[in-house]
Amino acid sequence: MTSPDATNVLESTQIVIEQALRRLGYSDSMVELLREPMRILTVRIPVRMDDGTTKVFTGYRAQHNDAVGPTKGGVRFHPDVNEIEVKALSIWMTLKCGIADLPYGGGKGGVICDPRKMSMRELELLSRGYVRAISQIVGPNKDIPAPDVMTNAQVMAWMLDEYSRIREFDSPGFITGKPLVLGGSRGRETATARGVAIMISEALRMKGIPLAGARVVVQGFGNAGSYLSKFMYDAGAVVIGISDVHGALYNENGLDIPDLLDKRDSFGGVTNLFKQTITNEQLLELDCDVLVPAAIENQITEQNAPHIKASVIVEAANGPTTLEATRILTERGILLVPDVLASGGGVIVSYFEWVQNNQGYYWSEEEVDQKLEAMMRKGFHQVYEIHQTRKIDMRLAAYMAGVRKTAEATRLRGWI
Ligand SMILES: NC(=O)C1=CN([C@@H]2O[C@H](COP(=O)(O)OP(=O)(O)OC[C@H]3O[C@@H](n4cnc5c(N)ncnc54)[C@H](O)[C@@H]3O)[C@@H](O)[C@H]2O)C=CC1
Ligand SMILES: O=C(O)CCC(=O)C(=O)O
Repeated sequence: MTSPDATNVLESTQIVIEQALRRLGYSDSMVELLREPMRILTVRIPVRMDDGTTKVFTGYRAQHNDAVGPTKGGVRFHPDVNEIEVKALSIWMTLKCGIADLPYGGGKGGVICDPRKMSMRELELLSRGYVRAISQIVGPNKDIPAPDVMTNAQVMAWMLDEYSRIREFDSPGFITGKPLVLGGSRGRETATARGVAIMISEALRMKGIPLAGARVVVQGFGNAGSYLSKFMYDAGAVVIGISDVHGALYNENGLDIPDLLDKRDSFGGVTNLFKQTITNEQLLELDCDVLVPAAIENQITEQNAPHIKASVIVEAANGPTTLEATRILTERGILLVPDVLASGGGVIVSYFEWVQNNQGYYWSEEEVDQKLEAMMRKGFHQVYEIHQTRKIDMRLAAYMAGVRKTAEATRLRGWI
């Protein structure tokens, strides 16, 4: 089945959620409840800009379902943020937490803004204003924010400080992805990429392709894409293409990833420094073994899916592939590791951060990485087995694995 608007990420998610719940034997009312977040707050945030004017920003916080526990998920600062996207992102967080068996439901936030055009002072005021606006519905045992597109540890630090002022107590478990000195976890900054790297190794194993020497293409060179490129480079894979919002770089013999990491700006931009570039569209169709979309939604569609040459696609980004493209890729025998499985490393280490904050005892990076690896591999095999035994695509298999915990908690609480 295809959605009326293939690029509407909420409608696409609702289609697969319904398919997953039906296969698990849940009722119409469970489908009706879980197809939308239980709560979404829209906020208006006035910020005194550097030029003396006041600009009013719009933001959102969506909480999908809290039957399992507090809701959890990142905050995105981006010009294209909208209510539909935030709702879908909160549902995906439920699925990620479900696959990893975390004691959370899904949440997500976003503010319509362009941090690339704002000063540090303006960004700080916006981050603080957003927390003031959502403070009634968030908290260490209610809903726990984290970084996402164009937000980082510094933004988390401002948000934590604002929350501590409002609540008059220091509560590091209010937010994750913080700087280490404010109670952050070792390994959180690289966690999403590390998780994706583990998924690549599992997927390549299924395809019988060695990681060393595998040709990898990564779309997006921000938190997820840049660290992933480095992990691939260090593992002996050949990263032949990378990209950012400005364009893409390609070298069939492999790009100098450490050099690109040195040159990239704080928003994951680097290709603007080079003359010889290709487009993002060309990048996605390069001849390679592994393709990793690590930027934004709706990049792989029914238009380009027939031309993709990768054997394995591992979705670091949320929602990079439409449903119709998923069908085409699956029919073509390409192994697709879907976002709600592949990008779970971030929220898994966020959970570790929250646990460490609650117990006041902090783990070594090796401990974090080992625990992350075990959980990611377990998630992969759980989803892969459902995919094989039920003969369904990897996305539907991941949704079945991911939604079960929330549906069961909802039923046992007697809500449905
Ligand atoms: N940061 C995290 O912990 C997690 C991130 N994700 C997902 O990974 C994706 C990337 O997130 P981050 O790396 O954190 O963001 P980021 O803001 O650090 O980097 C985004 C990258 O994508 C590029 N980009 C933006 N628009 C583009 C376009 N139209 N075409 C090509 N490239 C474009 C940017 O130039 C930048 O290199 C998002 O979908 C995000 O939701 C998923 C799980 C956790
Ligand atoms: O670390 C977290 O809590 C959430 C990360 C996130 O927003 C995501 O996985 O999309």
